[in-house]
Amino acid sequence: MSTYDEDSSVPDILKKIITHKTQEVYDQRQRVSQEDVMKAAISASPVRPFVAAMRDKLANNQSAVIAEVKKASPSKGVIREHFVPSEIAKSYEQGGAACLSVLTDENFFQGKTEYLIEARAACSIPVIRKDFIVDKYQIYEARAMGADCILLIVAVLSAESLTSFYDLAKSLGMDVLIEVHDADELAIALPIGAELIGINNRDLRNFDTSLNTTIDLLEMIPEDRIVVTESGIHTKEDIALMRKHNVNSFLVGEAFMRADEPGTQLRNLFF
Ligand SMILES: O=C(O)c1ccccc1NCC(=O)[C@H](O)[C@H](O)COP(=O)(O)O
Repeated sequence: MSTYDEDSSVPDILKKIITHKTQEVYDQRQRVSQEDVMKAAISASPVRPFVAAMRDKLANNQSAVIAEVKKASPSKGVIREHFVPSEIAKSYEQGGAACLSVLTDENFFQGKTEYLIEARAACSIPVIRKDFIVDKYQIYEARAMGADCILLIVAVLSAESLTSFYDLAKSLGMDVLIEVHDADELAIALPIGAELIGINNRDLRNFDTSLNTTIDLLEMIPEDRIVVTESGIHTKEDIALMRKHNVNSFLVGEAFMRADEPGTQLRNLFF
């Protein structure tokens, strides 16, 4: 058993996901060498600037919404039966999304690499690869599939890995959303220097969401960072509460995915 398995501060669902992901990456490395993935990353389509798209919205006094393309999740099971990533991406862009988030994890979220490729091809806004990154290989893979940004989760990475993964993503031209759940994780995330700090409102021990998670951490975050509140945003009241605390960047999945027309729901809630 590794130190990580014994670490009781890491929720069981994350341990399960990371154990599975580590094996997946090992298997994938046998199929496609890192050298070939690096070559594909270097010849991928040009990066769409993710942070700049967020800043543009904020500069116009609008919410910067990262709209999630997500079929299912561990907490909610299947969220959307009629799941056509290209249609969803177009709808989100028309609804005013700054950026997209596309789940590529297959085992726990029913995502796919192809979903990111299809969604990105159907719109002109930047896309984050939403997955559980445990290995540099996945960062090259992200760029190779067209991702403009990656997610790094502090709860599952050492400070050393976070820094080197962040540097690698930036060297490939991508932006990075660093995700935290509490003050200890935030203290690790801030020195890395990422412009985007995601605060996940979902407690992964019981899947409850509380927007106080975001509110409680705000005073620790310098003003030059963009705080993205993630998970559990469902109503205009939720959005108003965040805005009252000067948080105007959001990552939203379920509230859009359950609507017939996700982009219309985005526009109705945010604009
Ligand atoms: O959502 C889950 O069940 C989950 C479980 C384990 C790790 C991560 C998980 N969620 C990922 C996310 O960050 C959400 O998809 C994202 O913040 C959007 O949340 P929501 O608007 O509540 O769908």
